[in-house]
Amino acid sequence: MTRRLLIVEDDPGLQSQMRWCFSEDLQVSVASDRDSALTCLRREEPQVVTLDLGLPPDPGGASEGFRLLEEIIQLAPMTKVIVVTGREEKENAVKAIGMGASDFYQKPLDADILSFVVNRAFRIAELEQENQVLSQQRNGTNIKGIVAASPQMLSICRTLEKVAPTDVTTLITGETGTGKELLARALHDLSHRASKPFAAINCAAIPENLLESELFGFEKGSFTGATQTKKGKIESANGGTLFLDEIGDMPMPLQAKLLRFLQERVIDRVGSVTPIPVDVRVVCATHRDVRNLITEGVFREDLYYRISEITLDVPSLRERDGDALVIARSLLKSLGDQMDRPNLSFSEDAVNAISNYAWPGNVREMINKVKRATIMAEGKRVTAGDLELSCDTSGTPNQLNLRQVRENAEKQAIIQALQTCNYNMAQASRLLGVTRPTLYNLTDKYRIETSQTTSA
Ligand SMILES: Nc1ncnc2c1ncn2[C@@H]1O[C@H](COP(=O)(O)OP(=O)(O)OP(=O)(O)O)[C@@H](O)[C@H]1O
Repeated sequence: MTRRLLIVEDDPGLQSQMRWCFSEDLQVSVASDRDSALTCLRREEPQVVTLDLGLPPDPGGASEGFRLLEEIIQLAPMTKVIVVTGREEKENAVKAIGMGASDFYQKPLDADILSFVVNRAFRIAELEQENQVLSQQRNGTNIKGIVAASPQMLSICRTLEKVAPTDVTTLITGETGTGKELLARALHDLSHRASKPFAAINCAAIPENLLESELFGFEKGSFTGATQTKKGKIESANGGTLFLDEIGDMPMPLQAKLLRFLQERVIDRVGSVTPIPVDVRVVCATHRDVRNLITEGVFREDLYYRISEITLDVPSLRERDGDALVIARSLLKSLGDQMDRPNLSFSEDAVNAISNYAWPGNVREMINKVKRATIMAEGKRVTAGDLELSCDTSGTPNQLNLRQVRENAEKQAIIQALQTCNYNMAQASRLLGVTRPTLYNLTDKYRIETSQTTSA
């Protein structure tokens, strides 16, 4: 990476001395007032700035320098600012450090010391950048398969680690696709039952008349078609964990039978009156509000208390601070490896779009979108368009330069116009007030899809 230094100094003699000190190793730009310094900052994006506080129109004071320091820190917070002060201005140096300057240097100029201070600032800037990249990739939990960095999800993971070794019946609630089944498996994997079976059944997916025999098994001849005795899910989970997904959809008559099992820990196969003892840990999940179901009279209150000895309420992806991006990056890596498209990364508009989107289908929806983007991306950068997300940047604070603002706004307007016109290029170009060839050029430039594709 090119090391870029901006020298903000109004004295031409000092300017050339400093330029001479650094121009061999660094890409140096020089500004002699606040305005030109901000222009250079936006244009060059230097990692390090040396800032003489005494700038015109207040060369004898420090007001203009402080103003500029504040603006640099607001616009480019990762930039390391070294404040240059006169010998008698210790107070200003201290104030500048308090405002966020990374270091200070006192005149008169000593080339060796100044080089030392500037090189150190570059090193810190580089370390911080590496650290930022690493922390974006970091997974905050060691639970297999679960990617999480948000305090909300990390707290669920900590509870899960405490609950797993116990045998308490656990209810996991949360919107569809939030990872309820994944957490149920983690409860099993982290328990003393890990080497025994994990049997899962989706109570909503099986017709009511078959669910009983699926769960409890049946004896040969107990109904037409029962040509041989068969164990149910509960029995097949013996010694391990039984996962009852969508428990909120379990029909009332079966709820009574399940309650009896939870109380007595024995089952009767369909067509049999001989109770069979079964040792299983029960984990249930639902996306429904069970309390509402109880009020509506379709879920037994006594069963609810049995299954919810501990409840894990899994937050939706939009309620987790920062998880969307961490999970998306992890998915991009694993899906990219699987599909032989390694080293893909998200473009800036994709990062914004991922963070701003509400993810109604949670992680499952994200898997679909990232899978699609992995296939569609041209080159190594995955854009918001590849993910079929619009890049709304209206809330993005402190845009660095006009290029960034203009490109983001342009992309967003084009995606919106295309969606509004159902991907009819002639209509979209009229809506945007440009010719069709111009629209094609722009969609090429920003790699925006020009036809509607369904998610993979
Ligand atoms: N935190 C996470 N990290 C990585 N993958 C996740 C995470 N949460 C969910 N997933 C993945 O998302 C998909 C959906 O998760 P899962 O089936 O556990 O959701 P669910 O809440 O049980 O959904 P439903 O209510 O629709 O059954 C799975 O492929 C799962 O592996």
